[in-house]
Amino acid sequence: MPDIGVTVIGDKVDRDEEVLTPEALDFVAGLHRAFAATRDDLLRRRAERRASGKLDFLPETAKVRESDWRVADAPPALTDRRVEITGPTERKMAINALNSGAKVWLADLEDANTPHWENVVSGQVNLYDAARGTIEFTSPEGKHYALKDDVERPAIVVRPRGWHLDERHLEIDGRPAVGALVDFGLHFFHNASLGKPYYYLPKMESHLEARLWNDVFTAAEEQLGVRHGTVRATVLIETIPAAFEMEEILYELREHASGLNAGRWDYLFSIIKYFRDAGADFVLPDRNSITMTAPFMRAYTELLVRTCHKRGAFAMGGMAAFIPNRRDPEVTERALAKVRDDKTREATDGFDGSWVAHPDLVPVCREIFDVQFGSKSNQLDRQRDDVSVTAAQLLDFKATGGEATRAGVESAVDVGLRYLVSWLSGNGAAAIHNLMEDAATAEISRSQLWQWVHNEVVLSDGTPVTAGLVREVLARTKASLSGEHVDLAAELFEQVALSEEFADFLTVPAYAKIP
Ligand SMILES: CC(=O)SCCNC(=O)CCNC(=O)[C@H](O)C(C)(C)COP(=O)(O)OP(=O)(O)OC[C@H]1O[C@@H](n2cnc3c(N)ncnc32)[C@H](O)[C@@H]1OP(=O)(O)O
Ligand SMILES: O=CC(=O)O
Ligand SMILES: [Mg+2]
Repeated sequence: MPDIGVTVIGDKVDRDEEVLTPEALDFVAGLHRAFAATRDDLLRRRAERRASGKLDFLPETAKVRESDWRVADAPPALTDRRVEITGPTERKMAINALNSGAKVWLADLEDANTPHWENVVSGQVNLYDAARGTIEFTSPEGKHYALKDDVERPAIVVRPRGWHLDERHLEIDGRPAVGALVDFGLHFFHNASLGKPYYYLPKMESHLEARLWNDVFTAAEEQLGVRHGTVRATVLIETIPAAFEMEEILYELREHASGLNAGRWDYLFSIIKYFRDAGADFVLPDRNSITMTAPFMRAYTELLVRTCHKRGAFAMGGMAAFIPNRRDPEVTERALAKVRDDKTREATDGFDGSWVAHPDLVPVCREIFDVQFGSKSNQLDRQRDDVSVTAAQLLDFKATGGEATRAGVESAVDVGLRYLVSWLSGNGAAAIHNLMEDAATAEISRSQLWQWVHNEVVLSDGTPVTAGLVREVLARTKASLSGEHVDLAAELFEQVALSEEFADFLTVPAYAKIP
């Protein structure tokens, strides 16, 4: 292979020669060379903005909010998004997702995926086969999996990693590649010619980050001779700064935009992170006590629907964490009831569809949106002019109610530690106590503890939350677990929950520890 300045550091992965071709690597390198410096600059700006202490709708973009424009019309494959199943790109789950009856499969290279090199590369292999309808798999027990002919095939929408993560197994001109550009670039290079390069964009904090994605899409389309606007992106509004720039984010991406999604778990994490040392008014109670009906969460989702429909974009609902258990009817009943409530609220509020974490939840979500839509495929025409949301409402965390409790501390440690054990073993999505846990939910657990310790929160039973208390619970929890990753997981958990300097993302120090 000629020297193109790209070095693959990672170990050999089965069929890697099919996706890590010289042409594909050269394409990724081109994107990296063109856009990595802007990415670095935008990450620096995140910290500067937080340090400035200002968080409000931007005066300099008032014209964008006030003027008349719409995003491009939806392509046929994305006009009906009433139920979307999310999940990692692991081969068996990919097939199960494609057979689930959902309208969209969010193929997750982000929070449901540990970016082990093996997962990164095999995810691309699986996406390649999935896009061509040739994906098959035989489990170690001998069960054969293939795509069913009698089930409508969902559109595949790929979620690359966020801007903050590097891919150290691929070096470009001697530095680690931008993870998001590796995920997007490899996928686009191999699959764009099939006509449906669709993406979910996570964890953005500003419209300038959306502009960067838009520039990446335009460059990628130009380079491969793909018609401008073929890429379609749905942006997760899941950080508190982005909630103030929904219109601007859609505007930047308008020729490539499909919609916005209310990513509730990262949103909570972002609020805790952003206001972690801002004092008592910003301390959130136990994770389980903050529901989507909390006033600040309602303000956020209502604003999202209003913004989307004003601009002709899809408003996508989020993930209820309750998952069914085929071996436990009671757990399944509870999950179905919780999901039903959640999806009913979203459908009534005007969302155009929503997420489920498990195939057994597809029917309940579909049924609720079927009733809401009648003969239509979405409710884009439903304007929410009745909604008017202020900055103060988005930031009113006091009115939430709920308490910080002993059970909350125990659960944050337990879930965070168990999740890290799973993540380190290569499984980025885990069912823990019948709830779906992924990187975003684990981030809530550890940042919540950090916030409580640093704001000297006193629990409902009168116990002050101290680093000592968290360490004591951690030691006890660790002793109750076994397996090869427990020690490392506990070390990482202590670091991201307690260290003086707050780690922006737990996956950054954790990534340094994996193959
Ligand atoms: C906050 C956010 O970012 S949300 C988005 C990111 N998170 C996710 O995508 C989580 C997706 N969900 C999952 O990964 C899984 O549902 C879990 C880990 C929560 C639970 O998985 P399991 O413990 O395997 O569930 P369970 O044993 O009930 O699975 C039954 C079957 O459904 C399949 N299945 C479960 N969830 C999914 C899914 N999301 N996609 C495809 N197939 C699935 C399993 O592979 C299994 O198949 P099999 O019978 O052929 O072996
Ligand atoms: O990505 C989704 C979220 O809730 O976070
Ligand atoms: Mg998220």
